[in-house]
Amino acid sequence: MCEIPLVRLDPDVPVPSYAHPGDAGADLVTTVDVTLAPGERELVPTGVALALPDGFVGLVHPRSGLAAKHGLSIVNAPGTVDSGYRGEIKVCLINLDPREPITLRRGDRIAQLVVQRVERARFVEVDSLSETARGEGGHGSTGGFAEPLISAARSTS
Ligand SMILES: O=c1ccn([C@H]2C[C@H](O)[C@@H](COP(=O)(O)OP(=O)(O)OP(=O)(O)O)O2)c(=O)[nH]1
Ligand SMILES: [Mg+2]
Repeated sequence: MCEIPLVRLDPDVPVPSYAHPGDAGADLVTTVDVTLAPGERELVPTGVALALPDGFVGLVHPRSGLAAKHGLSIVNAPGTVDSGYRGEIKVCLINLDPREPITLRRGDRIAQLVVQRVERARFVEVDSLSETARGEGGHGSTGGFAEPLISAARSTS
């Protein structure tokens, strides 16, 4: 377990914590009340700033319950918090529900921070790349909705 120095920019904000042993994400809260109309987005402050150790990244993920129940997501999911960043963590929330506004109150848990080790790469220019089974196939090269992998005859409701 790595230790991450944290500064509370808002004295009322809880230190991010994991809800259960084994959880990957520590919950982040909003320090402001905010209402998002359908389709609206807003950059929301969380009241915390971190000093992630070199070699680590913080990924700001949506919470699945708010996504499933209300359509709340994060525009740039997952947001990338660099180890050199010392500013307040902010979350670019978006209401993807087509009809209902979403109201969030100060202190509501709006996102979860996943801390991961990260590799830094050195990009080395070459004349050609090694061959693989996939090759240049991408963006649907293996098929899409037209070729379901479960036969229609057995799908019952
Ligand atoms: O959800 C997020 C994503 C990013 N950040 C902060 C930390 C991160 O280190 C910094 C820059 O993020 P990113 O590199 O994704 O944004 P950019 O648009 O490339 O900005 P910059 O030019 O500052 O790198 O913004 C957050 O607070 N929340
Ligand atoms: Mg950047």
